[in-house]
Amino acid sequence: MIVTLTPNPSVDHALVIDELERGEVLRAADARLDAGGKGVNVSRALAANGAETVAVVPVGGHQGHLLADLLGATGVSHRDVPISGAIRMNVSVLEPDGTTTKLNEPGPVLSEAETRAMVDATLSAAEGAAWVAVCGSLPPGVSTDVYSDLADGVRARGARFVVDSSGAPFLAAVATKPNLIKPNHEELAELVGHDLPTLRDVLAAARELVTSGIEIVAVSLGADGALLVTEGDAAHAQAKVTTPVSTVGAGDCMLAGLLHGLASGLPISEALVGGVAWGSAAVALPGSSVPTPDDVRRVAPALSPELPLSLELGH
Ligand SMILES: Nc1ncnc2c1ncn2[C@@H]1O[C@H](COP(=O)(O)OP(=O)(O)O)[C@@H](O)[C@H]1O
Ligand SMILES: O=P(O)(O)OC[C@H]1O[C@](O)(COP(=O)(O)O)[C@@H](O)[C@@H]1O
Repeated sequence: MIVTLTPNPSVDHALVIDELERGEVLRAADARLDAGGKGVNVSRALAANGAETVAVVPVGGHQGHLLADLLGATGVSHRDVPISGAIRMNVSVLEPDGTTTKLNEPGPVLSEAETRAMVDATLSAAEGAAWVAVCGSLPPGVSTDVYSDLADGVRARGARFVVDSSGAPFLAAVATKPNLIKPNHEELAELVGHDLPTLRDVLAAARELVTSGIEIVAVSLGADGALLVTEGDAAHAQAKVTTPVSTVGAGDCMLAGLLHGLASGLPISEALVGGVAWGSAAVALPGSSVPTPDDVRRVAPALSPELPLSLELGH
């Protein structure tokens, strides 16, 4: 069982347009709503692939009702923590060449009592779980101290602690030495404080984090696939997507596939290949859609026989 906590969930509103032009009236050719936020997406992807998961979410306002409805429609089991503010709606703008522009709201202010209730709900769901993944930004009012409460509580219940975030909250979370972190290329550069132009640089940065006490560092690298590093191992995998449609949620689906593989006892390189398959399959789908097993079967992920260390990233 994999538990997710999304401290700052959203309803994701994806708009398909021809070309993004500042200051113009742009007519969307298509639009869709999905339950969103990083942990929510991880749980949606797991549920779509038959894996046991529970999503813990603070819920408030009209968008909160909509989120609960959307989650209910996808069959994801969720524990709602009532809050007085309204959760956010995040907009993504999708262009035909696959370019995705994301506009994320800050989210509602959570009181201390609401934050405590969110931690308690997560720790109660963590009883008997294999992994607990805390994913995405923190809403205003939530101190980064929340990560040490969660890390201690999750470990006391015998589960493994996963974090995926960005900026200052991610730095604070990394200080608790999670069992697994999933930065993307930019987030890893933020964590180590310098640019990482090649896979060799990414490997060195991931090794630095492993040496500091994090068991598994999984770095998602967009079209360049993903690199997974542990104390004794490093693996890279990639899958080509001929027509990218939306990258929203791709990182979350990659993390879901990876955790599913690890929870099923796969060796890390095979779990990585699964993660890349789920992430790349998500890129071929609209909005924040998560892939089904059929979608995953359509991509052909490959484990690199040797690490392509000179690969220049993002080209
Ligand atoms: N253009 C793409 N082509 C193929 N796979 C992609 C592409 N963009 C993302 N992916 C897949 O999705 C995963 C997550 O993407 P990434 O953009 O790194 O994450 P995030 O959404 O966290 O920024 C990658 O590891 C890769 O497997
Ligand atoms: O919490 P944050 O960092 O604002 O991100 C939330 C947004 O990220 C998403 O979880 C998508 O994440 P990724 O594209 O990084 O996988 C959206 O569903 C959501 O709107």
